[in-house]
Amino acid sequence: MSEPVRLRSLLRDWISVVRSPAPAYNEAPAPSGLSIWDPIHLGVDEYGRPVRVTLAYRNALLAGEPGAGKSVGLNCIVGHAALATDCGLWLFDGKLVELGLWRTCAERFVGPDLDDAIQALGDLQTEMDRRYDLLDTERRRKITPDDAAHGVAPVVVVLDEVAYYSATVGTKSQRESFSVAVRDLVARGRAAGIIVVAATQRPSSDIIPTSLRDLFGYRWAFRCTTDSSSDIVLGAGWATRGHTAAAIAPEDKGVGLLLAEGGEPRRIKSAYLSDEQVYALADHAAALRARDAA
Ligand SMILES: Nc1ncnc2c1ncn2[C@@H]1O[C@H](COP(=O)(O)OP(=O)(O)OP(=O)(O)O)[C@@H](O)[C@H]1O
Repeated sequence: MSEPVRLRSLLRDWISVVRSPAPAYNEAPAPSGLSIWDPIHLGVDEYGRPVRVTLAYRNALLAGEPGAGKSVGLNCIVGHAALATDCGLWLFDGKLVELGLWRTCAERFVGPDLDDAIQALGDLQTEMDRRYDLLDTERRRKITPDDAAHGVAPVVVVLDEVAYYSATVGTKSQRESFSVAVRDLVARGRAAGIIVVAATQRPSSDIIPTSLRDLFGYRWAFRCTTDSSSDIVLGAGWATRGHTAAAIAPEDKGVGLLLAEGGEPRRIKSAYLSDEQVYALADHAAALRARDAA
């Protein structure tokens, strides 16, 4: 298209937008503006460039020593997922106070009760199997944004302090049931639209065994105490290649190494949301979700 014609057509489009009456709030709800299929803003890299990742068909692991900035990083993901009304949000928080701020946006919120957590994971497994049956019947491999029209939307499952459920409370057999269910969801959930985001302040091999860690497409290592705990999060060998979260200074809160499938770890600083901002976003997201559900 030649330049004057392109400009004329842009102007025409613009005028038609300006002239069209503004939709009344209750008649034509505007979309929230965010979608779980869109990239999620996590923060900035060392050059100040924005770092964004697409969570659909992926899982994410966040780990680092206490106070390193995991919860702040997690809030970036949960905030996007909450505002994206085209996904379900299931939150697991043994401490209640981390993800509790987002409770009003959650389709399901699980607190410290391990039996509740196991039950909720079981329900997710049932939903996952139902979706695979559906895909099998329709000879398809994975769910897509079009499935929303049939009520099949991605579900973002956030587990904050996964070690609380898998290694701290309950009996050995309960903890085992929890871990087996998490592994199953992380291993099989992606194509069915079940996205697992797990966080832990215990980057050790009993909490993040290699076979589980390798199933996470995104690994975000906040400051760790040793090279080996950094490698447990990112993968063996990264520390010797110069990528270790043990090199992050203790005062560099919110800084972590992000490994995205197939790449090299990048040093990034997460975006920061204060508690007041989280509450404001959570209220807004809850209102959008309630409006969409009505
Ligand atoms: N991106 C950031 N920018 C500025 N400050 C940050 C950032 N991330 C974290 N902090 C600071 O570090 C503190 C600890 O962060 P956060 O609560 O996320 O740590 P954590 O790793 O989740 O700790 P814990 O494992 O004990 O829950 C925050 O209260 C905040 O003051």
